[in-house]
Parts: sequence; structure tokens; C-alpha cells
Amino acid sequence: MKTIRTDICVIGAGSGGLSVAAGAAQMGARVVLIEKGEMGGDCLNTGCVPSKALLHGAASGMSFSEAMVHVQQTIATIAPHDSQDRFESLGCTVIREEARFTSPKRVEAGDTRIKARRFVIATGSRPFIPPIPGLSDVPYLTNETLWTLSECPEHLMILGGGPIGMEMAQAFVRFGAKVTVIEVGRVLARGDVEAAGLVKQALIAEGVRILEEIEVSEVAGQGGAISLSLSDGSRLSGSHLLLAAGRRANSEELGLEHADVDRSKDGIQVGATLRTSNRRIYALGDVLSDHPRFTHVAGYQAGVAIRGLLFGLPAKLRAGHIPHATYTDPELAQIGVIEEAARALYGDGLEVVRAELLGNDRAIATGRAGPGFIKLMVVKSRPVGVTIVGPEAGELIALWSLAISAKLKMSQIAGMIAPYPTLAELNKRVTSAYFIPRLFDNRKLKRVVQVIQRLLP
Ligand SMILES: Cc1cc2nc3c(=O)[nH]c(=O)nc-3n(C[C@H](O)[C@H](O)[C@H](O)COP(=O)(O)OP(=O)(O)OC[C@H]3O[C@@H](n4cnc5c(N)ncnc54)[C@H](O)[C@@H]3O)c2cc1C
Ligand SMILES: NC(=O)c1ccc[n+]([C@@H]2O[C@H](COP(=O)([O-])OP(=O)(O)OC[C@H]3O[C@@H](n4cnc5c(N)ncnc54)[C@H](O)[C@@H]3O)[C@@H](O)[C@H]2O)c1
Repeated sequence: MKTIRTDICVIGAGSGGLSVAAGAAQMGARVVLIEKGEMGGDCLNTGCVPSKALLHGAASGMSFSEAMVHVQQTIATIAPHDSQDRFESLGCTVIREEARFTSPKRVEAGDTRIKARRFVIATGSRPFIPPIPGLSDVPYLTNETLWTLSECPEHLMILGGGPIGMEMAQAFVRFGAKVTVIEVGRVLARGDVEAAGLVKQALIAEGVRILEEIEVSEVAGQGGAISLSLSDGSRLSGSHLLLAAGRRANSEELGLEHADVDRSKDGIQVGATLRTSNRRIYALGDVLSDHPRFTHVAGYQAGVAIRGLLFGLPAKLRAGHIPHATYTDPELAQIGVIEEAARALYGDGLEVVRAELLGNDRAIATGRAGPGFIKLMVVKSRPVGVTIVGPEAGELIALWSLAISAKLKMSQIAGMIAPYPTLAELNKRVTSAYFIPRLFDNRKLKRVVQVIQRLLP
């Protein structure tokens, strides 16, 4: 077995690990990057990229097989950016093996032992397989296997109505599949109730059947004919079953017991500096417990970790300015607190203002003026949360990340001008909605204007 000594050893070449490795290597650190599967991890190969490419195919009228070609072409176009070649050219030593800690300062991967001053665990997550009787005997799909389908399912049953379940439900119904979503609670439960309701209604209008507050008690059948026993006593049969019931952290097989790294059932535990219980070992991305699981979150965390890893700075994670979006049509985007949580947190100190998509000229001109809105939560004249539901919500939310991270006041945000006619005017419109009562329902202001009008020549 050969031994490599290095400054930083990164385990996992997905969104989080690649960001750390690229940053650290380009700033002069010696980096070993270990990946047991495909470079690029979940996002590129089985997550964000194929799912958004499939949604695009479904929205633009491609056939299912054309869309699957588009999925593979999209992955192939992006892949060089995450490739072994690129990371080697940046100066990283890339090892394509499964890594495992053998001591607090040592990892083994294949026939290589890596001794590093610091380690970063970025091993991601995998689909949660619910413990339902009979499930292991049927050929179910997950986000890891969905992309190998050669034909559009006749009836796709989707277990779970989170972002994966809802995005895939809309894509497949648009390809002509019959789609049923079975959700144990309510769909898009982490989102604003009203906004999630609009997405749900849009999917129902397109033909998706959504069963909420329903559990699957048993699964039976075989490929092409799978049948589910439901908690309301009914049965549901379909040709395919997709599991989209949440994620599990990849933390069990890492030998963490040899590395003094604490983990819970839900993943690795870290503080705001992303250090684990072993100060030399950082963890980030989907492998963490109690942290949002998104590519841009892993990227943000990588930036925070790099400051600690390279410069020994006590950089800490901040919360509140991290947006996320679900790419259904309409899109649903959120940053900060949702209204319900904001009311509980801030009580009378909270102001909620909104603007409707129906009043947006660009949406009207482009035939996209359906139900949709932007809702802004303000406390002490600063935004604390924004919900957007409508076309391009994922693009529109970015402004609010800047506003919240820079702690901008509403008066500063009001200085922003959106070109006419754009959907971005919704951001301006909701800002105006905050100031309108202050300007137009203000008796003192009216009196001042009347006096000045009399005085002006
Ligand atoms: C269907 C789907 C759609 C999604 N859509 C979006 C989206 O639109 N926007 C968004 O922001 N997020 C989205 N996500 C979430 C996003 O994919 C993840 O948050 C992101 O990939 C997490 O990055 P990561 O680096 O933590 O893990 P990963 O990208 O999963 O990378 C972890 C890597 O570690 C490797 N690994 C694991 N164990 C070992 C080991 N012992 N040794 C060596 N290598 C190991 C794995 O093979 C993998 O390559 C989606 C996820 C799914 C499933
Ligand atoms: N647009 C995006 O950014 C995007 C898209 C897809 C996924 N993701 C990421 O991937 C993560 C995983 O997505 P997800 O949708 O699988 O997870 P999720 O945890 O968000 O949703 C899973 C849903 O499945 C339900 N569920 C769990 N067990 C069930 C059962 N036995 N029967 C029926 N329903 C059950 C849950 O109540 C929940 O609503 C997300 O949290 C997100 O971080 C992001």
C-alpha cells in the first residue's frame, strides 16, 4: 500500500467536495480528492441536472425519447467541468476508489493510504427507501435509476410529494404518462401553504392525481404491474413506482468510529464552522444532519470551510439568505422564513406585503399571467422572508438573497429599477406595495404636500 501525505483530503467529488478541492488547489494547498462513483456526484449525474433537463424536454414539447437524449447531452456538456482531467489540471491528486477512515488522521482508498492535515467529508446522500412490506420485492425506481428508462411509463406512481416527486410528476404527465403522487403528509410541506397550493392545483389541472395524508401499507406485483395497498383501504395499481420519499446521508460506511467523528441517524453533526467533533475533519453538503440539502448550499458551505481549512479563520455559516426553488410550472421559490413561521416569530412586528402575477405586463404579454404572486415579509424595515410562485421564480428570488445577506433596508431595495416590461418588476412592485400605505395613506404627508403646493410659485 502506498502512502500520500497532503494538506487536504476531500472525500466525495460532488457539488460540495469539488468546490472545496477546486478552491483549495487553486489557492496553493496540496489536495487529494477521492471519488468512488461518477465525478460530479448526485447533482450532475442523477439529481439537479437530469431533472431540470427532463423538465425542459417536457415543457418544450419533446417526445420522451428525445428528452432522454437531451438529458444525456446536458450531462455530457457539463461533465468536463467536474471531470478528473480538469481537477488534475488544477493540481489535485484524484483517486477513484471508496474512502474509509482507519484513524483520526488517516484514510484508505483502494491501495492508497492518505495522511492529511485536514479532511473534508462531502459524501452526499442517497434516496431513502421506506420500510414498506413488499417493497424490496418489486422493481422500484429512484432518482439514481430513473434516467435509464427507455420508454415513458404508462402509469407512474410516485411515493413522496416533495420537490423531487412534484417536479417528476409534472415532467411525466407532460410526456403523456398517467401519474399519481402518494404523499403521507401534504405536498411541498416545507413551502408557504398558499404557494404550494398553487403548484398543487397546476399539477392537478394537468392531470396529476395527488393523494395526500395517505400511507402505503404494502407493495406487491412485478415490473409493469405494481400494486399498492393504501391506508384508506383502497388499492392502486400502476406500471412503475418512483421513490421520492426523502434522503439519507452517506455516513455509515466511512469508518467514522475510527475517526472520532460524531454522527446521528440523519448524518454528520457539525457546528457553524463545519468542523465535526474531530477538529481536523470538516463535513459539508448533503451528508450533514439538520442542514438544507441543495447544490448551492453545498457550494456556500465549501466557501465557509475553505476559509477555515486554508487560513485557519473562524468563518461561520450564516442562515436566512439561502434561497431554494422547485422547478415545477409554476416555479416555487423561497428565501428566509415563510409567512406562517414569520408570524409565530415576529408577531405584530411583522408586515406582509404582496404583488400579483396577474398585474405584471410581461407575464400578460407572454401569456404567463396565471395565478401567482410574490409575498414579502418585513420586520423593522428589513426583509426576513420572500415567497415567489410563478414563472422564473427561481431567477427572481436571487435579488432577495443579496438584500438579506447585505442586510439591506427596504428604502435601499426601493432604489432598484427593473427594466420594463420584465417579470423582475414583480420585485419592484412588492417593494412599492410596502411603501404605498406609508406614502398614500399618510395624512401628515398629505398636509405637507398641500402646504407646499400653496407656497410654490
Ligand atoms: C432528483 C434530484 C434533483 C435535485 N435538484 C436540485 C436542484 O434543482 N437544485 C439544488 O440546489 N439541489 C438539487 N438537488 C440536491 C443536490 O443534488 C444535492 O444537494 C447536492 O448534490 C449535494 O452535493 P454533495 O456534494 O453534498 O453530495 P453529492 O453530489 O451526492 O456528492 C457526493 C459524492 O461522494 C461520493 N462518495 C460517497 N461516499 C464515498 C466514499 N466513501 N468514498 C469516496 N466517494 C464517496 C459519491 O459517489 C458522490 O459522488 C437535487 C437532488 C435530487 C436527488
Ligand atoms: N428544486 C430543487 O432544488 C430540488 C429538487 C429536487 C430535490 N431537491 C433536494 O433533494 C431533497 C430530497 O427531495 P425529496 O423530494 O426526495 O425529499 P423531501 O424530504 O423534500 O420530500 C419527501 C416527501 O416524501 C414524503 N414521504 C416520506 N415517506 C413517505 C412514504 N412512506 N409515503 C409517502 N410519502 C412519504 C414526505 O412526507 C415528504 O413530503 C430535497 O429536500 C431537496 O433538498 C431539490
